[in-house]
Amino acid sequence: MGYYMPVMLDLRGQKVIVIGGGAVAERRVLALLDAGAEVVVVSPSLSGALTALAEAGGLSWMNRSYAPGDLRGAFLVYAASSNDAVNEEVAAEARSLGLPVNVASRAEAGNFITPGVLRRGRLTVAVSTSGAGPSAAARITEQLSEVLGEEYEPYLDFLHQLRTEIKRREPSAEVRGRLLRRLSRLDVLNEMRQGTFIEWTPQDVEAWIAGNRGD
Ligand SMILES: C[C@@]1(CC(=O)O)c2cc3[nH]c(cc4nc(cc5[nH]c(cc(n2)[C@H]1CCC(=O)O)[C@@](C)(CC(=O)O)[C@@H]5CCC(=O)O)C(CC(=O)O)=C4CCC(=O)O)c(CCC(=O)O)c3CC(=O)O
Ligand SMILES: NC(=O)C1=CN([C@@H]2O[C@H](COP(=O)(O)OP(=O)(O)OC[C@H]3O[C@@H](n4cnc5c(N)ncnc54)[C@H](O)[C@@H]3O)[C@@H](O)[C@H]2O)C=CC1
Repeated sequence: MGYYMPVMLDLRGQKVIVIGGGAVAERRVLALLDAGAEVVVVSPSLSGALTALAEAGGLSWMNRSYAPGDLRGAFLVYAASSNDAVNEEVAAEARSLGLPVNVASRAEAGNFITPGVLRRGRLTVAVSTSGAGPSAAARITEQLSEVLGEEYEPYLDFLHQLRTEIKRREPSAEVRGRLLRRLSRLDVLNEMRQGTFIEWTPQDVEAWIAGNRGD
């Protein structure tokens, strides 16, 4: 039954249309803005947080009900109104335009669903039950947040920094591969968790690369 394909989308600068302006739309919009999307909300009413965002210019608000044609130019579509028939119409228009669409009232009417999300800097964990139990997805996400602590954020920044440096300096694919494998075995995550990690200087990075190039 696990037929959904997980993907990580780069939405920076992409137009995303959200139909509806209630509690569910608000969750979608906040996540979309975090992802750098250009958000357009079509709805005759907006939640408090969405009203504040519209006033501050953080999103475009079309203050009316959905009408056919609203989806033109979108990269992604969310049908999150409280009117199930309208959500189905939105899904039909999206499909006719070949656009991916999420339907809050009936997952099967759309072709992607929204997972529970946990972020630790560069780490993103998405949890889906394939629509079987949204509350269970929320609970599992919560449990994972206890296991995957705040230390993952600096840890991944550290890995990113070293990996970038290794790729910049090492012309040999074989040596790069060896260094990157050794990098993943360092005990840095534990040190960060225990607060004993000492920031590497550029000299430390250089010395580690020099000392680990050989087999
Ligand atoms: C298909 C999907 C929609 C999509 O893709 O948009 C979907 C669909 C539906 N949810 C419904 C109800 C609830 N959803 C939640 C909560 C969340 N729902 C989320 C995702 C998804 N929900 C997608 C599948 C995810 C997966 O694969 O598991 C989370 C994880 C992410 C998010 O929404 O941000 C978020 C947790 C946020 C957090 O972390 O807090 C709660 C609990 C609560 O609000 O506390 C309830 C009430 C209790 C209950 O009913 O279980 C209903 C019935 C509506 C009705 O008829 O009234 C439908 C419709 C249907 O079942 O088709
Ligand atoms: N995916 C999920 O996690 C969940 C999904 N749902 C589903 O999502 C739907 C929306 O839930 P909430 O946001 O809590 O409802 P809500 O009542 O807070 O908001 C509904 C919004 O839809 C707008 N709307 C109504 N008719 C419209 C139209 N013709 N065109 C454009 N906008 C229109 C309203 O103005 C309002 O802003 C629910 O009806 C339910 O089917 C509900 C709970 C969780």
